[in-house]
Amino acid sequence: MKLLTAAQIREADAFTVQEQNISSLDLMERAAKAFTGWFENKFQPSEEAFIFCGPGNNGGDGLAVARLLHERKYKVQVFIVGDTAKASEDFKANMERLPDEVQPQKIEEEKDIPELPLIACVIDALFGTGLSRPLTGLYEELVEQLNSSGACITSIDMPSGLYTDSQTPEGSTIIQADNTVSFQLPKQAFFLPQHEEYVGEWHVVPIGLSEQFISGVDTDMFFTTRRDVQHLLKRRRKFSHKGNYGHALMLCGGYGKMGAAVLAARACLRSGVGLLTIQVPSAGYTVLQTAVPEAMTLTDPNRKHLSDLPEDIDKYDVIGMGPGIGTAPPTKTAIGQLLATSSHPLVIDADAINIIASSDRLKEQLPKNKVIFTPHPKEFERLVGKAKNDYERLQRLREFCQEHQCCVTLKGSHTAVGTPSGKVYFNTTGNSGMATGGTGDVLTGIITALVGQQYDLEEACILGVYVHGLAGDLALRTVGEIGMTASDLIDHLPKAFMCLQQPMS
Ligand SMILES: NC(=O)C1=CN([C@@H]2O[C@H](COP(=O)(O)OP(=O)(O)OC[C@H]3O[C@@H](n4cnc5c(N)ncnc54)[C@H](O)[C@@H]3O)[C@@H](O)[C@H]2O)[C@@H](O)CC1
Ligand SMILES: Nc1ncnc2c1ncn2[C@@H]1O[C@H](COP(=O)(O)OP(=O)(O)O)[C@@H](O)[C@H]1O
Ligand SMILES: [K+]
Repeated sequence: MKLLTAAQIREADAFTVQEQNISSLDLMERAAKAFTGWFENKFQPSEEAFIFCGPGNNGGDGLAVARLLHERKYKVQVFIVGDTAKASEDFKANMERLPDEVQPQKIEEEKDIPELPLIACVIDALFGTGLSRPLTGLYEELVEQLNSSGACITSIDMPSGLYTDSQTPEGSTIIQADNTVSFQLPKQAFFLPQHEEYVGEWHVVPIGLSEQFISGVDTDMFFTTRRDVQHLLKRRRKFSHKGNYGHALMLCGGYGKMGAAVLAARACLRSGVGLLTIQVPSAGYTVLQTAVPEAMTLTDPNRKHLSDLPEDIDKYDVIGMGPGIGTAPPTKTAIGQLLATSSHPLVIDADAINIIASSDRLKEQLPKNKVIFTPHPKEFERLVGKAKNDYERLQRLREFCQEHQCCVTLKGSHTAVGTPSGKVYFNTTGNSGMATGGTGDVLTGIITALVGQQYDLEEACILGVYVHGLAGDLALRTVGEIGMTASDLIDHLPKAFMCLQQPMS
């Protein structure tokens, strides 16, 4: 699904109003109803809602929500900040529509900011996607007071003060929402770790924006939903055999880190690969043969670390490498040799990334349109350098992918998949139970298996990252966040693939 910029959202509004022959006030009413529906599911009418409205359409939404909640027997108090004479037309129309019982109070100076009860329910309707500069003056003061009040804050569309699709200037005051309820589509800002404390949990409510506009609009930012990945899944043919699903080679493991090889290998096998050969340092032979009997095990001449490549390397369809391998000089040489000679698609993780990151020569040798990197943020930083903020990091992601014509899965809560054409796909599955050692090795195994099955690199990343997170979400139901391990993800991979095979209702 596409992520739109604030400017594109404005265009979508205008297009929708034309196409559906409705007024912008009708669209605001839809938005307010959609928000109110979400709110009713979350909060009881016994909770008094304190609604803070700015002078634009976000404030207009706040006023409409106040009316709708009042009709549904919620107690509401409305506060208006800003010059209402200059307010948007739809704001003014919603002021007119307020019932007598809901009379807004104006906040014109600091002393007008209300003292909130200890556990207050606040609706933030100060600014949405129209925010064009940092909050100052009374807005800033109000937001600071709301943030320190301990209130449970729900933001309409955007946390006020946060820019929708670009870096908010450093030091700006921004609402720290517990929940953000956004219209039609999530906003780019929601996917960046630096915004966690502002956005809180985000939710999307549909408001019937024009499908035609959204499908035609040009963007290079996407978020991945089940609908997007489900059609990617390849069917297994009745008369197929193991030779049809790829032979993967994995170069993983080191002394004390054979577990990484086991996890990657198991995940690879649980992701549909036809055959798996894994090469480990010789100390790992018994471990691998015992823990992963389905895989064929080759041993490196070195006992403790990777130092050599298999002889008949050409026969494999994909090579996955990195988990647990370390950065010993012979390992660096072997990786260099592989890059120089191999024509395989390569899935490069962990220390294999670190080895390449440390050498400009190796970076130059990267074959085009053959490589997937799966770094966590630290490994990514080693590869491309330090970024000042998450937007700069995303920019580096695109540039790196374009320069090297490769795919990168920049891992995190919303893993960002960068593609050779400079597109970015944010993942929407997964949970913080997955923040534990070895879950990245599992992802390497999954993506390696998918590339082995002839998914193209971009599809393998998008699908692999999605199914990895889905396995985590399924594991969450049985083991919870705290007790979750990487092995739990592997155990839930079959179910995750099965979920994707079921038609959506
Ligand atoms: N399709 C949608 O997403 C819909 C959006 N609607 C609402 O409309 C909002 C966007 O409304 P607007 O474009 O009117 O924008 P906002 O309500 O976000 O605010 C813009 C107004 O505030 C001013 N302003 C911007 N930054 C300021 C600052 N730092 N200090 C003081 N004033 C500032 C602007 O000059 C403008 O007058 C959305 O976020 C959403 O809540 C709905 O009403 C209808 C449908
Ligand atoms: N808070 C989180 N929410 C969702 N997914 C997460 C979270 N934390 C980590 N993950 C996922 O877990 C994996 C961790 O990978 P990585 O850091 O490489 O671990 P390791 O090297 O120990 O295997 C990544 O796929 C990442 O997206
Ligand atoms: K808001």
